[in-house]
Amino acid sequence: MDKRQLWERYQEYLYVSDELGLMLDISRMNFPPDFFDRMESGIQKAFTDMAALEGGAIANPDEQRMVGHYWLRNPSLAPTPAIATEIEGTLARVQTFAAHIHAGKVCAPNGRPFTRLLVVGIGGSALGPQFVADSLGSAADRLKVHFFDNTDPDGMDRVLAEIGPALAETLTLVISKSGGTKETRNGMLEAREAYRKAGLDFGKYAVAITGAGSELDATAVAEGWLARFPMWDWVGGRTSVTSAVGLLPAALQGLDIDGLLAGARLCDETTRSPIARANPAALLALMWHYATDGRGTKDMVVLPYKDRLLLFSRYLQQLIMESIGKETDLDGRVVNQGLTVYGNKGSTDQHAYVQQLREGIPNFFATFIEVLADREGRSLLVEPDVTSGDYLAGFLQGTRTALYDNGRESMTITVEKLDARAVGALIALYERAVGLYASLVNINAYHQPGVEAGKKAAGEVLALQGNILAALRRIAGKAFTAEELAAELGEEETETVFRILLHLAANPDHGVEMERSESFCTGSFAAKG
Ligand SMILES: O=P(O)(O)OC[C@H]1O[C@](O)(CO)[C@@H](O)[C@@H]1O
Repeated sequence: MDKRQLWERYQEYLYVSDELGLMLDISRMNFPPDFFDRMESGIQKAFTDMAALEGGAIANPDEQRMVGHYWLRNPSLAPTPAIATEIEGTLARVQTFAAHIHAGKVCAPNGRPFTRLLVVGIGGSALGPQFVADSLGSAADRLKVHFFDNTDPDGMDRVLAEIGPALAETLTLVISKSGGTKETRNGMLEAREAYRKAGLDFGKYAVAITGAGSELDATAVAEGWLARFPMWDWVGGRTSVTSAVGLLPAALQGLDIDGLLAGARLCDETTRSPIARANPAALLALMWHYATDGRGTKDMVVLPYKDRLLLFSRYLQQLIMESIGKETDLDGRVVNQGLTVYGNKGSTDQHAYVQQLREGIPNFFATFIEVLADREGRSLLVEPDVTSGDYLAGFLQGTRTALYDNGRESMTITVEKLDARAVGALIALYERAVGLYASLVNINAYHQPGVEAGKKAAGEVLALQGNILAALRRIAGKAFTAEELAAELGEEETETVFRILLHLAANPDHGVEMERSESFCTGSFAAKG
């Protein structure tokens, strides 16, 4: 296509919403002229499925659950008055609690106002809050936010070291829908221990967001935590950012949660349009289908040209890959669906992997995300009539063109400025695109059966570790190779035994030592006497 034709194609396919302050350009995706006609019945079915979902249908059949994240921004859509009341009541409590913390009405036991927030969670109970915190945070934040989002001891030590003596004015928010996720439980226990060591009573600093009656809920009740906020079974972890999961940390940080909800609500309204060409979520879903043959044959590279959107690709990775990556479809057929997402930020990536994107294996399509307003106020001229932001915008256009000229397709989402409304709109846009795409490819986007396999296997590894330690201690001082120990335990998984032993010997916690032999794998292990 020559430049003139590209300009015409750009004008023909540019989606613009003044209300949302958002544009979507799909002109650099090479779908054929009859593409929308061919996909019309599929996307109409997806709209029908989405309307049923929003109306309270059991849209997650495996878990027999409703899928209600859209009600969170518009409770009047909730299928029962009780649900609407729960949503409204929780939002009011989030706002009041944050106001009390900011005003010092709820303060640290030393009488000082809370100045920091430690959020403990993982997956959907961390990624949304992290994305919102990083995209909207500033030096003016009411509380400085930290995260434990893993069970990595060193990672937690680093965060605690950063907090330092300010732990005495740190509110800790433990988020887990199920209330039984081990990484989060461990984070909570590590945080509790840090408070104990500092002579502080954890319960007076702790808040839980979890399902009623969960293990975490029971702990919070038993220990008299400061407050508890609900998570409902009709909100999925990866779509929970507009529930208390995302709103409470954001409100505590001092961010504009009304703006976030308003942006999401407006985007929901816009993306309910049954006209695909006028619906940016449908356009995204259709482009994903076009680019990947509806089978995930190409990766989605998300390239936001804005530092504040750095965590967006990480957030989208869970939202999209946990939703779309499924072994079977809704009819039980093995389909091994998926849509791989990765990305970082431009123009930084220009100096990292854009080389491969432009010249290497053409197994991806790109989504550029552009923010028109560079910063608050005016910018320095780094050259005559050129600002740093002009460079950022120039690099985006340059990379888009360089990719296209070499046969690499891309879409571009443009927002006018990056405020809470825009972040809310981006979240809602992708939530709906995922739902529509799942309908197009006939899968359940709202369960995650695959995650359970890894959790179960990890449980088995820890049980085996217990048996290994018991055996070593029974015969303290005697050294075993992994093979000998496996035979002693009647365990076929010698490799797992060996790897557990290696980890035990590398840490001082369990008193296990390794003696190396000529061949690394026949080294022997003993419990110190
Ligand atoms: O909020 P929870 O129950 O601790 O779960 C955390 C995450 O674990 C998963 O269940 C599986 O990874 C995610 O779907 C979820 O966001």
